[in-house]
Amino acid sequence: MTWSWRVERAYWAGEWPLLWRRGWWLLPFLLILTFFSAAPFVGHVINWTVVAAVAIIVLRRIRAARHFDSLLQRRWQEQTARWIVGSWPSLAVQLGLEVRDYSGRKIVTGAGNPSWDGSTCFLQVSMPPGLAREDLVAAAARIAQAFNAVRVTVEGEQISSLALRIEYVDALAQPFGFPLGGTWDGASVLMGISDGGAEWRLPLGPHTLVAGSSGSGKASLVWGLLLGLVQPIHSGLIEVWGIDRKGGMELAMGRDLLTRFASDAAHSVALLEDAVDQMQDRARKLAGITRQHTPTVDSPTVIVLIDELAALTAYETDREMLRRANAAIATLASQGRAVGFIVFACLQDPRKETLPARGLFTQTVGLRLRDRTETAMVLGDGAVAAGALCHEISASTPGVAYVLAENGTPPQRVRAAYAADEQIRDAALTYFAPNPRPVVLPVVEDESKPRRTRATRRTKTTEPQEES
Ligand SMILES: Nc1ncnc2c1ncn2[C@@H]1O[C@H](COP(=O)(O)OP(=O)(O)OP(=O)(O)O)[C@@H](O)[C@H]1O
Repeated sequence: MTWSWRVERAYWAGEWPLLWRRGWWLLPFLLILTFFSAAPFVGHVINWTVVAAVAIIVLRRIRAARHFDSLLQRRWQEQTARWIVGSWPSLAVQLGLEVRDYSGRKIVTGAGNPSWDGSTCFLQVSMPPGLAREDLVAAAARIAQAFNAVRVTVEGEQISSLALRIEYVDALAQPFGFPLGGTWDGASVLMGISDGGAEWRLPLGPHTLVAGSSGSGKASLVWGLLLGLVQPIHSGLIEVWGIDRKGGMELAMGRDLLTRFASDAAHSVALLEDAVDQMQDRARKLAGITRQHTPTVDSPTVIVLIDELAALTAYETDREMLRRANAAIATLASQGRAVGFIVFACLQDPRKETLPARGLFTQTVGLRLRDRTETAMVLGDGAVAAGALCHEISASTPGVAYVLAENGTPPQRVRAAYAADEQIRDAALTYFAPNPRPVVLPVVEDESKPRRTRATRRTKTTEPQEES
């Protein structure tokens, strides 16, 4: 930290009360000595005491200069903790975090000693019987305002072990990127950082639904997934089949990372139905051998990546196409996981009408959404009650989201890394998919000929129309 008067003032503002607490007894001591100043040596004792006190003050200031940052932070933590603990009882009463016992006596929610992790304070709270975790969650925003914090969340599930997490600095406020080609652990993808500043890894396996309003950062989730998987994509252990119903605009930049690609409705549905066929084919082959597919180059994990899912499942004007898309997505999402077919889909409008198979997506990422109702549609009422407030995410922090894992753990607040265009182009150039294949449209059925089954229609192709 560079020196400034502001820093100096902050130092002395913390130093004087500390010196006073430790050295107040010196004043009466010196005062008493002055009564005996006529006695031999007493004058010397007074002088040397004053000199020693000044020397201590100066030496402490010199020593503090070596670790000014941590010293000032520690002082700030101590002052803030005292303030939090001191103002908690009246705040708890004002927020109604109290109950009355049978004799009419008030029992107020108590607070323990705060502990710190950087600029985040953890305050243990003990709630009296009759109050619930939800009461604390409901009061979190007002507690944050009362304590001048950027956010307050409730940690812990059991009423007996709840703590308030009071954040004074938002670890997710600043955008960041990741270097390309990080290590792939075979089970999850490094997507960004979580609230506490730790890595956020998205498990690969559950079908994932990403929902967010326009401009909320869905693209950073799409590219986070692709860039996090560049190694297995390039080695052929993972294939990504991309559908971009925004006319191919989004995925075009990293197209070479995709094994298959479709942008119009007909090719998108053909790609989905092909995925269903291959999934069922693989399921037949694995039946009786294993219950969980292990990816190999000959039998890779297939990720069906869909940007703007609603264009396929709701906005498509061809009703037959709509029906086929919904059927294929529901089949993939209900049967694909064990045989290595995973759906990762993004959409803006999370209503049930836009995605009938919403319940089959077991891992959900809620970016900024329009209102509480939308948040509840994406993450569920329980997650909203637990503090996942997608509708309160600021428009100035695209990529910030709440993730609901399939194992039922409380929603996690995260921010996705930002992938620059240059990085996406580099990735596509260096880590291209080794075995790209076009999407071939099934031949249009001639009504004059006898009808064939759907399976035959898909496999028999004459003069195929490709989208490669
Ligand atoms: N993780 C991120 N960190 C920082 N900035 C981001 C992040 N993600 C997106 N942005 C910024 O926000 C803008 C909008 O993001 P993005 O295009 O991903 O939104 P979107 O949800 O895909 O919107 P739409 O649905 O309208 O395409 C981007 O231009 C980018 O500058």
